[in-house]
Amino acid sequence: MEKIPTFILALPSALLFWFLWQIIRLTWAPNARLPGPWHTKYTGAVKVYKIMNGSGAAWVNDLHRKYGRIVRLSPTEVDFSSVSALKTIHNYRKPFMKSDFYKIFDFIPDVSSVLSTRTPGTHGRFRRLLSGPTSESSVKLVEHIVQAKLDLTIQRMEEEMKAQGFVDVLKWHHFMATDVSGHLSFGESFQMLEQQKKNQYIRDLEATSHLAGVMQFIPWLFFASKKYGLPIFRESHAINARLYSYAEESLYRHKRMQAAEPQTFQPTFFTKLLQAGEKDGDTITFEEIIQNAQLFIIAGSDTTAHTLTYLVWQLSRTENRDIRQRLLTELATLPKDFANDDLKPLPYLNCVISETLRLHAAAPDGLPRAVPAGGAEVDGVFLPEGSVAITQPWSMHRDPEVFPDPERFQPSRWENPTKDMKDSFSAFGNGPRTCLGIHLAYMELRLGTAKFFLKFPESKIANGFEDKDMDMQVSFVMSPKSHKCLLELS
Ligand code: HEM
Repeated sequence: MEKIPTFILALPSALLFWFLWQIIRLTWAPNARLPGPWHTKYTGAVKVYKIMNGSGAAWVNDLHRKYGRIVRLSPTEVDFSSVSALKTIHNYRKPFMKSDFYKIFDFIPDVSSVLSTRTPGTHGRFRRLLSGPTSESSVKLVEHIVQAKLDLTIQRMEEEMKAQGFVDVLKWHHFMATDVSGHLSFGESFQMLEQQKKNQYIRDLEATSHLAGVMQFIPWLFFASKKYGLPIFRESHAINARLYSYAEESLYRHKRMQAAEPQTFQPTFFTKLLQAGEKDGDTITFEEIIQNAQLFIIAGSDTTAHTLTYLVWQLSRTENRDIRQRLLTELATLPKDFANDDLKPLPYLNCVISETLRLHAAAPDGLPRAVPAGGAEVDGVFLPEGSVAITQPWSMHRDPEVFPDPERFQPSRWENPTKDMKDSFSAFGNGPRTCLGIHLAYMELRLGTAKFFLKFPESKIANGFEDKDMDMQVSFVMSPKSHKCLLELS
C-alpha cells in the first residue's frame, strides 16, 4: 500500500488547531465585550441570512430593543442607535469613511462614484463638481421636466383605472422617477411612461443591482470570474458590458446635442462636466462621468418611487382618512398652476412627507462606515481598526423615546418637532455623505403628492390588496414585499 504523505495526515489536526485558535481569538476580541447575541461574537451568518431575506433592518431594530443602543452584529460589525453615535460616525470634519460594502455600486471596476468612493479626496472632488448641478436653484431649472412627467403619470393612472378598475401606483411612480433620473443624467428620458413598459437598460440595471446585493458577501468570486473568464457569471458580465455601452453612447449623444444647440439644450446634472470636464481645478474623466451618471439613475429611481408610493398608500387607508382630509383642505388653497415654490411653505404637506420618510425610509438599513486606522471611540466604546460602525435609519426612526408610538403613521408629530427628532432623522443619510439628490427628491415628492390627491381625492385600497402586501423588504433600498401597490382611484 502506498504511504499517505505526512502533510495530508497533519491536515485535520491543523484545521482543528486553526478552528480552536479562532474561537479563542474571537472570545477575547475587543468587540466580544459588546452587547449582542452570543453567536455574533463568532460569525455574521445570521446577519447575512436576515439581509438576504429582506428582514435585516427589522432584525437589527429588535436587537436594539433587547440589548440597548449598541449591538454587535458580527465579530467586526457594530450597530449604534443614538444621536451621539450618528454625530461621531458621520462627522462633518472627521467622518468615518464608507466601508468596502459600497464596492457593489461600482459597475466599472476600479472607477468609483460619489456614492461609492472610499477615498476622502475623490469624494471631495466629486462632491464639489456635482453639488452645483444638484443644488436647489439648479433643480428649479428642470422643474418643467418633473411637472411634465408627473402629469403623464397621473394620466396613465387614470387610463389604467378605466381599463381594469384598479391601478398599480408603484409601477407608474417607478416609471416616473426613472424617466426623470434618466433625463437628468443622460440628457434624454427612457420614455417608460410613454411606452408604458421598462426598457432593456432598466431591466439590465435591475438584474445587475440584484446580483450586486448577493455579491456583497462574495465579491472576490465575481471579480475573479471576470478576470479569469469563468462561465458562472458570463451573463452578468455581458449585462455590465451592455450597460456600459448604453451609458457611453447616451453621454456622447448628450455631448453632441449640447454642442450643436448650446442655446436651447436643456441642462442636466452632467452638462457642465461634459463641456469642460473640470471646474476650479477639479477634473473628472469620461469614465467617472459614466459611473456617476449610472449611479444617479439607481440612487434616484426606487428611492423616490417607493417613498411616494408609501405616502399615497398610507393616505388611501381607511384608518388615515382624517389625515388625507386635512391634506386636501390645505391643497385646496393652491393656485391652479401651482409650482414647487407654492408647495414648499405648506406645513401639513411637509409633515406628511417627513412622516412617510420616517416610517418608510427608502434606504433604511445600515449605512456602514470603516473605523479609522488606530481604532476609534463611539459612544464610550473603543472599536479596533478593521471594525465597521453602522447606524441605521430604521432604528433611529423607531426609537420610542424620540418618536412615541413609533409604528403609528402620525404626520402631526412633525408640527413641533423636538431637537432629538430632527437630529435622529436620517432618511437622506448624514454628514458629508448626505444625499445629493435631496432637492430633486423633495420636488418630486411634493409635486407628486399634490397632483395625486387633487386628481384622486377619494383613492382607496383595491379589493383584495392587503396590508401585508406592503410589508417592507430591505435590500439596501426598501420595497413593498409584493412589489406592487394596488389602489382604486377616484
Ligand atoms: C426619497 C428619495 C431619496 C432618498 C430617501 C435617498 C436616500 C439617500 C441616502 C440614505 C443616502 C446616503 C447613503 C449612504 O450614506 O450610504 C443617499 C445618498 C445619495 N443619493 Fe439619495 N435618496 C433619494 C433620492 C435621490 C435622488 C433623486 C438622487 C439623484 C438623482 C439621489 C442621489 C444620491 C447620491 C448621488 C448620493 C451619494 C452622496 C454622497 O455619498 O456624497 N438620491 N441618498
